[in-house]
Amino acid sequence: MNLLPKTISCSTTLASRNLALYCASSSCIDRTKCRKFHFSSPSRTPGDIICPSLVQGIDYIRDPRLNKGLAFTLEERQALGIHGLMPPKFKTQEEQLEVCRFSVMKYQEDLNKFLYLTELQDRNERLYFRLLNENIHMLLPIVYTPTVGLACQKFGLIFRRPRGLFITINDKGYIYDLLKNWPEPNVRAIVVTDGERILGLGDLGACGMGIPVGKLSLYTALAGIKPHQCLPITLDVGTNNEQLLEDPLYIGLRQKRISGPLYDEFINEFMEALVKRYGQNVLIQFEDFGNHNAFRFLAMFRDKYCTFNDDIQGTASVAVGGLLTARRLTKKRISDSTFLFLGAGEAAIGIANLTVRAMLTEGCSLEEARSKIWMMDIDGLLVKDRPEGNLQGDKAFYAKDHKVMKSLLEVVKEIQPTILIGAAAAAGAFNKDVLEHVASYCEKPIIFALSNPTIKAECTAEQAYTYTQGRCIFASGSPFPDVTINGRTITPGQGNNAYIFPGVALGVISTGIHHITEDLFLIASQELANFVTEEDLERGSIYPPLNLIKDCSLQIAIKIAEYAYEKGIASHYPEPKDKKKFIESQMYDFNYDNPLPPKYSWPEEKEPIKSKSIHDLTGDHLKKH
Ligand SMILES: O=C([O-])CC(=O)C(=O)O
Ligand SMILES: [Mg+2]
Repeated sequence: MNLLPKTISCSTTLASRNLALYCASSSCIDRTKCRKFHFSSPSRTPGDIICPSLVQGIDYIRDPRLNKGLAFTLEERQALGIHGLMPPKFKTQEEQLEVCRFSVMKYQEDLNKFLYLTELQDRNERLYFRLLNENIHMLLPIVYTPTVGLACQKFGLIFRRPRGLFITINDKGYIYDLLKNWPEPNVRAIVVTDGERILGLGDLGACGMGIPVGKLSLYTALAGIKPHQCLPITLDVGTNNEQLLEDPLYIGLRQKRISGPLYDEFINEFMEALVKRYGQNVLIQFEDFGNHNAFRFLAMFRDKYCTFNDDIQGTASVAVGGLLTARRLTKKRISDSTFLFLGAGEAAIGIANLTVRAMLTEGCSLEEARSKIWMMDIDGLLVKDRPEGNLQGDKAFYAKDHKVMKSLLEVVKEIQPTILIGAAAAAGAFNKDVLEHVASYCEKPIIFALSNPTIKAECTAEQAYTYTQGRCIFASGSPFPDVTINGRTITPGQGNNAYIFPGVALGVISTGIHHITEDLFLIASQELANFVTEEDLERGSIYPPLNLIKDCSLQIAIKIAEYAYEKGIASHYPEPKDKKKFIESQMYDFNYDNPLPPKYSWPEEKEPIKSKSIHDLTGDHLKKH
């Protein structure tokens, strides 16, 4: 049976029936005019649309941004010239989603689920993002921690299609040229890593690309930032991971890491090139850099570019959000607590600094606030005259006048912390003895095991609840299943920066904030805490359910926008009256687009003006010319 109506034989024939007349004629290569046409729809921004005249029919199937799979209607298939290029079945996006959910679930191994989703992203972008957006609870552990960690470790083996930009130290001097190879001109947000400290897994070199890709998937799925506005970047300056250097499957530069002035010149050129290519307001999120560089680059760039470090500031914000909420359970102020951090790196220092700010708002002095915070690193307790020295940067704020101590249990016995925060990738460090001891003097200890992925957590949820007789307030960076203890089922919260960075990015991008101040992260903590209901607390969680992250992101963005206009740090003017509407109008639509241009029609003339008859012309009008 020939389903093709006689009048339509190919896309150009259909195009000639409507407004695409201009756009879709094969000779039209004027993108500006085509854009103008598409902008007649108010929700469109440049880059949302691909001009139909520039796309061959088959590209609607091959290009993941355009592909709708079996959801192309008969009219669309005929008009686009793809009729017959797919089975004669028509599906709604909802039916497709059901198949996707079924397909993901049928895989036993998480890495296979990850590969299925990667392949879906490469095939049908809108379906992928809608699937994520509507199934966060099920899929976050796959596209994000813990599975993304495994995917990075196996990156060389599972690598199929590239995603994101790989810039190596050999490209120094040419970074701007290389950026021009990225096909999207309207990039608004970049997540960049140099792979030196991927989660708690250490130096994974160029295999760290899984992290920027995963983080930016959450930008879209959790905060509606449009995929074409997002650019994942890995800076490959070598790796010090011997195993990778010897691995025949390694896909990065086979050399030791560059450091020192050469690295700094490279990173400075990189930042300048980004701004030259995408403008001053492009948001640059630093992710999983080594400790030393993470702090250095944040200090170097925070007042010069639109940038933040997620491991320092995003993690701090989610942890402080949890602490604000925990006050409702402990009935104590944050400043009534004694903190012990295991780890004194990005997460620990970031959390400590933001906690101090939160304590200041409770009326504490700076000195008093810092005195409540104790820290241990690889050399033991941070004390003022430690033999190793090693108190660089903000670590010094938390070093105490105290004797040197090396053992966590001994420190716990000595200072009796009521809040234990693990951020040292020291799996199992919060052991039975430590947890039982904390529970012996504290009714409701707060235990955060924040290291990622799951295998690096300082303790499991089950261990935390078991050894504190179910009394502790627990959160972890990676997910743990429910725990039943004394007949009560507890759902542990996931204190992961995924609650924070998508919303902060949305607020920053939509209002054009140029520099990201610390206040924005405290606002995000507060908004996150406001989201937690009594039911959440009864379930044992100090965070809202994962499927509410998207609502939380929008709320964070709205509050950031309000703050930005109040403080005069927004650059998008005039100030929108309704901030929510304004932000929502910029967000991604997870539903399929109609690829066909709208039907072209002339406005009806209300009172047609009668023209003269041709016979009334005298010929005088010709003389004028
Ligand atoms: O990616 C995550 O799950 C959280 C994070 O930033 C890290 O652990 O480095
Ligand atoms: Mg990180």
